Formats: sequence, structure tokens, C-alpha cells
Amino acid sequence: MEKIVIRGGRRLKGRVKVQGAKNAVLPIIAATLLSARGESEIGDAPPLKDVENMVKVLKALGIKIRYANGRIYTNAESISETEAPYELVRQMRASFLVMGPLLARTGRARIPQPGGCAIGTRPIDQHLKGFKAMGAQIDMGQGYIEARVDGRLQGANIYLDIASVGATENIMMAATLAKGQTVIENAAREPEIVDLANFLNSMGANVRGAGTGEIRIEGVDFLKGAQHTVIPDRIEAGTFLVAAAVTRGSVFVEGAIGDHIRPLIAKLEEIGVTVTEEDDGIHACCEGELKPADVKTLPYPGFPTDMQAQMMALMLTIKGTSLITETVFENRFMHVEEFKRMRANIKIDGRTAVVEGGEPLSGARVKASDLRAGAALIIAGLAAEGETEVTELHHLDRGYVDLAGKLHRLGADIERVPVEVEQKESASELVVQPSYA
Ligand SMILES: CC(=O)N[C@H]1[C@@H](OP(=O)(O)OP(=O)(O)OC[C@H]2O[C@@H](n3ccc(=O)[nH]c3=O)[C@H](O)[C@@H]2O)O[C@H](CO)[C@@H](O)[C@@H]1O
Ligand SMILES: C=C(OP(=O)(O)O)C(=O)O
Repeated sequence: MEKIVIRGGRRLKGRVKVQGAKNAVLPIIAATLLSARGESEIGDAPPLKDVENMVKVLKALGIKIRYANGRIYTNAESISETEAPYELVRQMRASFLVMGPLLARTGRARIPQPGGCAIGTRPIDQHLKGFKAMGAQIDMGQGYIEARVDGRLQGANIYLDIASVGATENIMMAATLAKGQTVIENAAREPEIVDLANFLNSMGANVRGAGTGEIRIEGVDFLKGAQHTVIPDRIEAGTFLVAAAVTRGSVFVEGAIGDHIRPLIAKLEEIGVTVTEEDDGIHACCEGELKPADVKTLPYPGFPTDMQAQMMALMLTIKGTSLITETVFENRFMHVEEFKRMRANIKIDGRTAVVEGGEPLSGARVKASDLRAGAALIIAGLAAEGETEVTELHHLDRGYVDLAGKLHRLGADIERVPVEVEQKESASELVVQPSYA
């Protein structure tokens, strides 16, 4: 077990390169299952725990897949299994994204119920509604969801009650091989949906409208392997821009795409951060005093929920009251209790956190309750007085490649070290299995 130790007070300065997007590469790996001919090759696949797990899920389905030097090679001409292993699905909800492709390719899929996680209950009713509309029979029992269809899925009109990212992706993938046209209304519009659609189209699919609220998919008879490079990770990029602001530093995030993080850039500018978009990335720099601001998370193109915790860390360093409202997940304030250990003044009022910022944060021992909470605690530690120790790093490793190393190279006093024996002595810590997602 390891922890990250940060001694706060240093300004970040320099240049950092953004990794490939976790939330783009995971559905794209699942989509390679749709190819009945030839090999797929995915570039800029970040070496994350989630990527490793998704590769293992596909391996368990009997397809040829290997990961080397940031590239994933798959050949799914033959699929020998239609059941995803519980141990892997339990660790990563995104593995449920194999259901659409499996159903479309083989007419069968048996996936363990993915369950909730630290940020919310995260039902999958919209995914299942889509598959049912396309003619699949869905059976739920004993912790598994079984979907089956005799012959091909049928194209259908599907209105999503919630613009769910995962449901849009799962249904879009299933529809590529369905008979006739599928229309997804109230579809999610995230850049990762567009990236997936681009990959599907390069495999021979006919997907139009990705990135808008209405996606039209004309089913085709088969798909072939294709080459693709995933988009840069907008959440990792945003995390570095916010970290620059937290330390009142100056950081250039190479590869960041302004159009993918428009609401974050707008909010940083409103606060007083100078953000400059260049051809090859985005620069954030702080000179004057920063002002408090209110933030409300929303589906894309609104402010991303995956940046909410990091933004809260920034608000804690700004004098005055900021309101942070979380509307996407019902329980995404677990980091608040940990911030309080650092002497943060935050009150929760329903879905809104009232942040009284400007008082110095004090270094403390804190735990990452989820992936973005982990990143937020680390960047709060960059501004805190004294030493902060962040544990439960398995959450962080799901989505960030070497965050501590990258911050260190930007000038932070930060290191990742093994947890000392005295910290392991709590029996509960030794027996509880980490739940990743
Ligand atoms: C791997 C991946 O891409 N993960 C992202 C994806 O997660 P994910 O795809 O799971 O998120 P969704 O967009 O599906 O979830 C949004 C909201 O809809 C609800 N919901 C979703 C599906 C459903 O069938 N029924 C339902 O009620 C969820 O509980 C949640 O409250 O989008 C989230 C919202 O931007 C991000 O935080 C995650 O980082
Ligand atoms: C919530 C997240 O991811 P996941 O959907 O994989 O849990 C995230 O990336 O912040």
C-alpha cells in the first residue's frame, strides 16, 4: 500500500502533457468487440488500472488482446464467452459497456449487476430500456443481468429519460449492427461520445449526430477492425489547470482542447485566472487576487461533475463564499469530510456545498473516497500549510497516470511512498477489499 505525501506552499510552474482520456478509451476498447474481421489498434491508451481491467474483461471473453507501449491491439473475430467476470465488473462499472457490443455480436450477454459506488447508486435502467426497445429480452437475477436476442437486434427510437453517457454509448454500440435505424433522443453529448462514434464509423458503422442530443445509427451487417487514437483527457487537463490556480502558479497543459472544457475555462476566468488557449494546449496563470464563484455541475456542455471536487479545493483557497451544487450524482460530496480534516469550512445544504474560503488549509491525513476526491485532496495539499498524506490511492490510479510525478516535475513537494507499518495496524484496513468504482 502506498500514500502520497505533499508539503504545501510551492507554486506550480512549467509544462505537463495530458494523457489519453480514460472515459474515451474504455468504451472504445468495448467497441472493438464489434469487429468480426481484422485487428483494431487503439493509440494513446493510458496505462491506468481501469484500462488494465477493461483489457482483462475482453480477454475473459476469449478475444485476442494485448497492450504494449500505450497501444491496444485486439482481434475479436472469435468471441468464446459471453459472460463478464464478477471480479472485474465489481472493480470497474465501465465494464458494463461490453453488454451492447456482446449482444449485437453474439445475441447473448451475461454481466454482473455493476452496483453503486461512493458517488451514487448509479442505476443502469436507461441502458436496459434501450436494449429492450431493440428487441432484447432482459432477465435479472442472482446479481446478474442476462440479455438475449434471437437473430439481430432491431433498430428503434429510444428516448433517454436522463442524458446518460454510459447508456448512450452502450445503445450506440449495440445499434451499429442492428437491423434498420436507431434514433437515440436526449443522448449525452460528451466529447467521449463523439470519439466513440468516430471509432465506430472508422470500423464501418453509420453513426450521425454524435455530440448533439439526437444520434442516428443506421445498422450495418458487419464491422471490421480499425485504427484510432483516443482524445486527450479533459478531466486530467482540467485537474492541472485547477492545480495551477490553487498554487497561484503558471502551467501549460500540452494537448488540452479548449472546446472540451469550455465551462471550466469560463469559470476559471470568472474567478480571475488568466487562461490562454494555444494551438497545442492551454496555459493557466494567476497574477492578481482570485474571486469566489458559484459552480453547478451538469451534463455536457455544462460544468463536469468529474471536476467538482478539484474546483472545491480551489474555492477553499479563495476568500469569500462559493456555492458548489452537484446535480449529476446524488452523493458526490464525500471529499467534504476529508477537506474538513484540513480545517476547511464547508457546509452541505442538500445538493449544495457552501464553501467559506480563504482561511489557510492545514495539512492532514486524508483518504481518497473516489477518483476525483483523491485528486482534489492532493491539490488542496499543494496549498495547505504543513504535510498532507493521502491514502486509498487505488481510486486515484483508476484515472490518473503518475499524478504525483507530474506535479513533482511542475515544482510541487510531493512524493509517493509506501505506507509505514504503524498505519497498517488497523485490522479493518487489512481485511477490507478495495472497491474501485
Ligand atoms: C467511464 C465514464 O465515462 N464515466 C463517466 C460517465 O459515467 P456514467 O456513464 O456512469 O454516467 P451517466 O451519465 O450514465 O450518469 C449520470 C446520471 O444518470 C444516472 N443514470 C445513469 C444511467 C441509467 O441507466 N440510469 C440513471 O439514472 C446516474 O446514476 C447519474 O446520476 O459519465 C459521468 C457523468 O458525466 C462521469 O462522472 C463519469 O466519469
Ligand atoms: C466517476 C468517474 O469514473 P467512473 O464512471 O469510471 O466511475 C470519474 O472518472 O470521475
